[in-house]
Amino acid sequence: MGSIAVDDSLPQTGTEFPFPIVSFQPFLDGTSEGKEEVAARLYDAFHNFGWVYLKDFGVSQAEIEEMFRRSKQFHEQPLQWKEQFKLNDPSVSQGYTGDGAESSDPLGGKSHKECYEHRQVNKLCPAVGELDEWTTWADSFHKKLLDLAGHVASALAMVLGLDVDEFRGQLGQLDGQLRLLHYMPVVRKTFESGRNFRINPHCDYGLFTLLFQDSVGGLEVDRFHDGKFVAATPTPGTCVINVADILQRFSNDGLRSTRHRVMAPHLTQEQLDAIGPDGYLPARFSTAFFVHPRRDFVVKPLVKEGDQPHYDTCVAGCWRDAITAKNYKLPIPMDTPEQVQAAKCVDMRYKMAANIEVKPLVG
Ligand SMILES: O=C(O)CCC(=O)C(=O)O
Ligand SMILES: [Fe+2]
Repeated sequence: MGSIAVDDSLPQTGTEFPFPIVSFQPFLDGTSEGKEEVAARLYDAFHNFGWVYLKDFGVSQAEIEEMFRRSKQFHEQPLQWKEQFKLNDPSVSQGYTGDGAESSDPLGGKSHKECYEHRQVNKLCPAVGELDEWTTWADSFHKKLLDLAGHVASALAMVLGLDVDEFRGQLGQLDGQLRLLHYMPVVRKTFESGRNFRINPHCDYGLFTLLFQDSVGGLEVDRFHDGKFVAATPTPGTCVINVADILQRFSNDGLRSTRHRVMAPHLTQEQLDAIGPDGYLPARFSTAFFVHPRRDFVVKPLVKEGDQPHYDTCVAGCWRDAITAKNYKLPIPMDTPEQVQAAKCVDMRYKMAANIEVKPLVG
């Protein structure tokens, strides 16, 4: 096959791919054999498949269903009510973001989604007692995922061959951002032209992300950052681990950030005919838990002997604020030398992302 422009491939949904499913239970059981076994499976998954599904991770199916019920409950509220919580400060990173308001597409594409993000900060969230104690639930689910994230961080340290205690000490208290996403029903042909997505191709920008999806589908992964997306089929009882930019930078590409997007769900011809070109694709719900290190963690690539650093050093909190501000169209903080340096690194990140978008596909 000759070269084709990446734009032509955008409506195409990838083929299904047999990503490995790793049970996290032996790690949670806490024996050193169990931990080593899980780390070895994760190593194999990341290196041979580029991505991994996790099962038996200590969050029950009932808790996941309750999370989706709560997300639906929030998003069903009138737009005006949700907009009182509009996310407006990158250093807070909590609140509501409406349809199309956030995009990390370097070519200005549109992501058709809305989301509410929760960080256990007493700002821009429903009042205690409102929506059936909604915030109390969000705080406790956030805490549950943060505990899991601590174990996943330790497992990833083992995957990288690092001393777990030293690595966890460097990361400090992890900071989670619970993002409840709603992809509203969209006219089917929306995704067939221009740069329209449910979520544009991107890499997450913390350490790693735990991602839960409902049964609708549409999540796709570009394992090798070459524009060849494969479908990440919803699998009950699992979440996935997306390696994110800080871990890629810190490990000097020892682990690769997961490039992913959400497109139209994969439907049978019969389902497509029933919808018709002007009909609506079904809504989709997913939940991401973005995991960041302490704000003053210095992201300096760990360079192996004989290698060079692949990235400039930056401070994690400044990196996070700069990308959040850029994606949510807020002013990028530039008051300190660390903020200026992070903004430079972020600028480079978007140039690299744009380069992938315009690069012709070969093969
Ligand atoms: O909805 C999904 O499955 C992916 C969400 C995502 O990539 C994100 O919020 O960063
Ligand atoms: Fe993402």
